[in-house]
Amino acid sequence: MKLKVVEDYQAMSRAAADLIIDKVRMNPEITLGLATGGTPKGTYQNLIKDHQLNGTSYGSVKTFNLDEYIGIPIRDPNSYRYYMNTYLFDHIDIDKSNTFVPRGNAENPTEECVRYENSLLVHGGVDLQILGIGRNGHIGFNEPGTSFSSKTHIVSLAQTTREANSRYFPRIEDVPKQAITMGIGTIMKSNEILLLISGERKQEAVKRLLTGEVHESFPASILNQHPNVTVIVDHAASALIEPHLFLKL
Ligand SMILES: N[C@@H]1[C@@H](O)[C@H](O)[C@@H](COP(=O)(O)O)O[C@@H]1O
Repeated sequence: MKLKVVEDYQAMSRAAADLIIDKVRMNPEITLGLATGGTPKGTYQNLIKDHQLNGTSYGSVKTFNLDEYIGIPIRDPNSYRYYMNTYLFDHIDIDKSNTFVPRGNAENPTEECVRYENSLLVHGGVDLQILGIGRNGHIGFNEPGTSFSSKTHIVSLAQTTREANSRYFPRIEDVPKQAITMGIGTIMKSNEILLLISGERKQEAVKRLLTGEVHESFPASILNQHPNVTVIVDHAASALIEPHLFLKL
């Protein structure tokens, strides 16, 4: 695991965007795995800025998103499809038919999971996966206890995750109870992973990720066994880590 510690959210977002832009320029047909949540918004803003100023093209890029709520219409501002269109796709030259998000409103969500996993395989898998992390170590919507070998599946969201995400909904009761997420096994198949972590709220998660054991009770811990992971973390999130521990990585 490569660890890059940066000053703050802005610096994390710039460093992440620079890495993604480099990869897209090197391989214009790259398949990106994308995440939602508050963490990658600044990164997406930087990608848009670079596209407008420097013309980096996404014309042949494909994207697969990690997850989507079940039961929320695509046009609902809380759907992850809406998020992706609003914060990235509508502002770059990507062909929307090359952007894939699990269909949370599919008539048969179980079949949708199989279809999504297959579609990812057919397209050759993810080259670079962007990840955020939940305070309980969830990646995508893989909550603690999820099998490390899981494929795309339906999850029941932990109450803590629903509470964390309730800031985007009028009331906590409006936060969906289920979602479709790529599995941990699916995520681990990506050639390369970029994990972004910012803010004081994530301090415990960073500590457990870097110093704890690899165990299904903390899903992100498996990333320690992936051969090509870069973690960009800001000072606020890394405050509980002793500097000498960084050297071990
Ligand atoms: N499904 C998403 C995850 O993909 C995201 O990484 C995480 C952290 O969110 P945030 O970046 O807002 O802290 O929570 C959500 O539940």
